[in-house]
Amino acid sequence: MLFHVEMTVKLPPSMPAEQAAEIKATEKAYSQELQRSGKWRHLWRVAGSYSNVSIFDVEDNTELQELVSNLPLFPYMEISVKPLCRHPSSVREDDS
Ligand SMILES: O=C(O)C[C@H]1C=CC(=O)O1
Repeated sequence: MLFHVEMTVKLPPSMPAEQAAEIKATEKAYSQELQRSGKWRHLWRVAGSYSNVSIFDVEDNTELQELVSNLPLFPYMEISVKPLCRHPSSVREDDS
């Protein structure tokens, strides 16, 4: 199942810079592992913001919840999820 996920990061201004850098580094490694596995299919920065638009390819809602809630930045993000299905006019056979 494909999901459109938008994440907006809101780190508390009081968080020490070293702690923020550590969480971001752990987040990067985890997200890259998921991208390589094919579960996190697309990751785009929304220009001018600390938000991303992502496409996840997972088994079901439960797997999406598990992956997203394990993100190190999860406690500091607003997240919205939209389920996707194939558009009948799409010319991309593999939905890439
Ligand atoms: O920067 C972000 O958008 C938040 C998050 C998503 C991937 C990652 O490395 O950090």
